[in-house]
Amino acid sequence: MAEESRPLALTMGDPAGIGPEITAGAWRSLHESSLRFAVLGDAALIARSGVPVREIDTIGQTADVFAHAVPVLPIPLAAPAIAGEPDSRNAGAITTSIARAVELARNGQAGAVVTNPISKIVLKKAGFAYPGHTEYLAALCNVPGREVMMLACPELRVVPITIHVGLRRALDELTTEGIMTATRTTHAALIRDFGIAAPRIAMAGLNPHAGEDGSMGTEEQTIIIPAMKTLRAEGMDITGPWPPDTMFTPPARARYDVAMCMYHDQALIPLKTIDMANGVNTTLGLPIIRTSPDHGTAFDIAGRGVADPASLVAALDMARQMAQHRNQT
Ligand SMILES: NC(=O)c1ccc[n+]([C@@H]2O[C@H](COP(=O)([O-])OP(=O)(O)OC[C@H]3O[C@@H](n4cnc5c(N)ncnc54)[C@H](O)[C@@H]3O)[C@@H](O)[C@H]2O)c1
Ligand SMILES: N[C@H](C(=O)O)[C@H](O)COP(=O)(O)O
Repeated sequence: MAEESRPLALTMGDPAGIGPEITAGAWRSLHESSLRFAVLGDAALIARSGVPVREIDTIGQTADVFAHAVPVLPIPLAAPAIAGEPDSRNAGAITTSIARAVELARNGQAGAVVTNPISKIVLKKAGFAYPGHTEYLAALCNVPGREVMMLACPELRVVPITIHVGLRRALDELTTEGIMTATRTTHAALIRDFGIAAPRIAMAGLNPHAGEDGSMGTEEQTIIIPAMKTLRAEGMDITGPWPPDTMFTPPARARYDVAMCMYHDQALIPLKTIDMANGVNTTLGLPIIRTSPDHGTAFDIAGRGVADPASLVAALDMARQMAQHRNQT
């Protein structure tokens, strides 16, 4: 079966967050469309949002069920899920859901993995060894260190070259080699999974005014520009390093397909400010396709029925589009 017509495997996320209700909302939006997903999680929890739910034995049953009910491959919780009150006893169910979804995508039964939000600190307290999905997925796919995080909305794509590390450590971890590796992975994925024949890449500077010729920091000259020279020699269309404060204005954004950023918030602040509702997080560099909403568990509003499912719908839609592009190449 072609990748794009296989059902998507949707993980449960933290059961005390907004995952269950946005899953129900996404099903309401999509159940009459041709996109189909199965949830790896707790059926009763999703049913609390007033949608019909049916447990299935194999993901292959998704197509028969999806128009009438949310198909669920059951994963039992260890503790009752109370909205807004995360419980580390459920960490095993949360990570099992992710691992099984990856297995389904790797063995070709699912077209892609779409993840509901997890709380990093809840999992860490239970001994989980990874800072987030991104790093865990790379480990599950046996490509640790090759993962690249990209967030996208209709107006912008951004890649943070250093990911889930504190700012001081991010500066220490920023290397010419790291910039080149992340940019090569991004370039290849934009061609293969997004259908952009010749990606235009904008490289952010690190310092104010992109260092202004070394007067406000020298990392542009010592780390970033050497990477750009090598990547240009490989044939990539790369501009920069751009002053980070002006490279996200509308006219600047029109000149590139992706902004390579030096640290997490340099990338994610503009993306989430411009369009948090429709932003999607995707992991590049994996053998499988993975997307996610751009927001987190939102424990502050969980269970109130006010969570917007738009970002999850966008993530499901992007996963399917990526599968379509991948199938054509
Ligand atoms: N993909 C992921 O798994 C992912 C992504 C980001 C954050 N997180 C985790 O989520 C937890 C909470 O993080 P945070 O508070 O920084 O960010 P958050 O995105 O959960 O919440 C930020 C604000 O946005 C609101 N919000 C988020 N999603 C919403 C939605 N769909 N509809 C309406 N309002 C929404 C929240 O109520 C909150 O006020 C953290 O533990 C973090 O690790 C996970
Ligand atoms: N860094 C992401 C964000 O702030 O939106 C988020 O934590 C998701 O990371 P994972 O997909 O690796 O869990």
